[in-house]
Amino acid sequence: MPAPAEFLKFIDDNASKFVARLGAAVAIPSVSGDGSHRPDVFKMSAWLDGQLKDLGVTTKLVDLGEHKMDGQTLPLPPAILGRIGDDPKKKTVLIYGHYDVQPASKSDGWDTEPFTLVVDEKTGRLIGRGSTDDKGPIMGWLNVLEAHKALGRELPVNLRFCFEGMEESGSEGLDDLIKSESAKGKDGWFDGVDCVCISDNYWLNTTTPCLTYGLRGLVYFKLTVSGPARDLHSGGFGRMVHEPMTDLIQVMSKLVAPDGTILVPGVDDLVSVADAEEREIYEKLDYSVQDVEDAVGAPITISNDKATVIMGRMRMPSLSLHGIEGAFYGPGAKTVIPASVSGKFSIRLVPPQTPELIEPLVFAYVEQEFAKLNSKTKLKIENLHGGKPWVADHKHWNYEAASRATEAVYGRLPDLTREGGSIPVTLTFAESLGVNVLLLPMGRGDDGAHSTNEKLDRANFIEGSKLLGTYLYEVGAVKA
Ligand SMILES: NCC(=O)N[C@@H](Cc1c[nH]cn1)C(=O)O
Ligand SMILES: [Zn+2]
Ligand SMILES: [Zn+2]
Repeated sequence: MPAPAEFLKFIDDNASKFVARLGAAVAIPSVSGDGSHRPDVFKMSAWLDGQLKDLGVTTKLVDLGEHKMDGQTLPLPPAILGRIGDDPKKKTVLIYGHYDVQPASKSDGWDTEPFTLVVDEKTGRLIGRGSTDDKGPIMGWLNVLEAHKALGRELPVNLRFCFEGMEESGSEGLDDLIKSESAKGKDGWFDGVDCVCISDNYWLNTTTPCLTYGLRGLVYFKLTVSGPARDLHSGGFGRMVHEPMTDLIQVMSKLVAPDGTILVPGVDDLVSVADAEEREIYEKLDYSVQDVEDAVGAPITISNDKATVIMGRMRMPSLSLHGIEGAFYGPGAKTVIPASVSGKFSIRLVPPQTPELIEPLVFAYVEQEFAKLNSKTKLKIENLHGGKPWVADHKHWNYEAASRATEAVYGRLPDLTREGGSIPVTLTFAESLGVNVLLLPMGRGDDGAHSTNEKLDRANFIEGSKLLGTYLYEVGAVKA
């Protein structure tokens, strides 16, 4: 069933107001991975809760307890559960999103202040941290609610919401909440949910809308090498003592080869090799090596073969080195031997890999490589967090509804993609609720989520809001 014309018109007519609301959301620096911003994550939860209530949604803030991060005990931001509509004749759709964001600072290389939404009138870009990941899509749902409230129109489905503030830091506490609510059956918040929709990923390229039926899993490690009791002068102690940074870099250099091959024995071996038929799926996608180069801003793809490059993101595991905590990195030439350094790396997982299968392989290999150094420094390895990969049935009516909605809004059928990123809660919803989960992205492949100058194109924000609403009408019309 097509969305009513007055709904689509309302979205167009109120575009500036919607952009301003996105600006208000971006202005709250709700960075979950930095303890000093934890009050901002709480501020964001209160702001979003207020918006939902104003739009007629009944909400409940669930306290998820505390957690330890970087030696601090911190309160976890609440999960916001919401509900609107209780018509037994209608389908019930559960919407998930996250209101926390990745860290950002001008000194990382942003051209503008990351927590001030900048509207670039020339390019139509809405630039700011969280614009595409994931505040823009959450605002998209608010836009749909606002249109229906203002027009005095009933929603075509019952809606349930689950918004969290820890997605970028391992979704602490959320799995337990979903499992306990599901176990309550009829009295649980998610009772009666027919399907789940998550808008928290991106088109492959900049022009072709897509539906996403797979996500990679993740397992994130922290590798600490410590030695002297304090930082040392390299003139005073260089070549007299074992140095933590030297040892850490030796071990980290053994994790992954420049061509992306994971060197931890057994990790790549768990994954099957794509046959000719499967390669063809990737060959046919509307995504080229040039698109990748455009998105990353340089000709640095691992291969010139399109299918190999795309499979690297969609159906292969990858190991990335992220950073070294405790290392000297400022300007100048400080001649220090850091006393303790922690290397951060993570592995993106694909079926049948799971964090439980990968952790022992990594621990054993890292310890073995460290032992080969014959160093008197000390090594500690920790698994910070993880999540399993997820693949859904893309022939389900939930996907068919989204496909029709995409055609109605964008005038073309969507590509079907698997995403390289991770949203661990996706699998928890699929398993605990036993329903189909759809990923319906709003932004483009060059949005720069997690990167500097993150943006969401105004056209994607506005057409994307229409898409979310139209999808609800298509679900509402499903007879199954
Ligand atoms: N938009 C989804 C996303 O960015 N997910 C993160 C999840 C994560 C896990 N640990 C840190 N972040 C991702 O990196 O894929
Ligand atoms: Zn996200
Ligand atoms: Zn993210």
